[in-house]
Amino acid sequence: MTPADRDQIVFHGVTKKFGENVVLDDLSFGVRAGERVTLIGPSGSGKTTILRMLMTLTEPDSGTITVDGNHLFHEVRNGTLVPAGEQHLRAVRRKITMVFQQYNLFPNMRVLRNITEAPVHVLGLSKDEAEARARELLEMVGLSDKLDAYPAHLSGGQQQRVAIARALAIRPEVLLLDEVTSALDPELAAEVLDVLRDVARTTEVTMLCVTHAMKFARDISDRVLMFNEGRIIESALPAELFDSPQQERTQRFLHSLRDEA
Ligand SMILES: Nc1ncnc2c1ncn2[C@@H]1O[C@H](COP(=O)(O)OP(=O)(O)OP(=O)(O)O)[C@@H](O)[C@H]1O
Repeated sequence: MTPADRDQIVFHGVTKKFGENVVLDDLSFGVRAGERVTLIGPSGSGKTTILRMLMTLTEPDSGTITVDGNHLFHEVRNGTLVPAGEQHLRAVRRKITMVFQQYNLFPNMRVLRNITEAPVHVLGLSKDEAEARARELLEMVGLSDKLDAYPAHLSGGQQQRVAIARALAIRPEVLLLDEVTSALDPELAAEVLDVLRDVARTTEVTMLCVTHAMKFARDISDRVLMFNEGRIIESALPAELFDSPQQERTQRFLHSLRDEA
């Protein structure tokens, strides 16, 4: 799983403990620009922690994480790692965005404004430019008729589609998706996954996706990484990993998902 020089995202020797709980264990891997990578594995195996580190929401205890060669964390005195300075991170923050399980829309803003906030404040677009972009994105996620609605008046699936439009509004190079359909019933989840299939088909954004939606993972992924206890125990093309997993732990995990379904 050694990262290559050309990789856009590189984790090198990353370890993270919460108390005695080793969440990431000397983890190294890389993701190429434009690659779609799905992270699977049992609950607590460290998948969300990886995405949170890319957003500098969680610090590693040791190791390095780079995006296009920029270090996300640096060491302070006693060896502790903290997020690199804001100035240094600004370029990275414009490239990476995350969609969470719980949508996290601004409840007091209408849909259109939810989407235009970041382009205006992060990218410095004019209000008109940001609105034009937001309307395009709302069309892409099938919600052109909801631009004046408040989030509370939308279904969970519609809110999640707004969250995806909002994430894409900054024209990210990297899109992180953290169990974005886990809170939705199957029909609404399917609508959200269809939107993400479109995103995968029509853009070149790098996607790191934590999901239990295996058919979706099979459709969009270039590679699937199976995590267990903070390590990658198997990395393969989706057809290989799902149809003939090599590790007994992967087989057991995939069986448990089929039993759930
Ligand atoms: N802030 C925190 N404080 C203490 N423990 C934490 C914290 N954040 C995460 N953990 C623990 O770290 C472990 C890994 O969590 P993580 O969310 O990365 O796993 P995951 O593979 O994404 O699992 P899930 O599928 O349940 O989301 C879990 O045992 C979790 O309880």
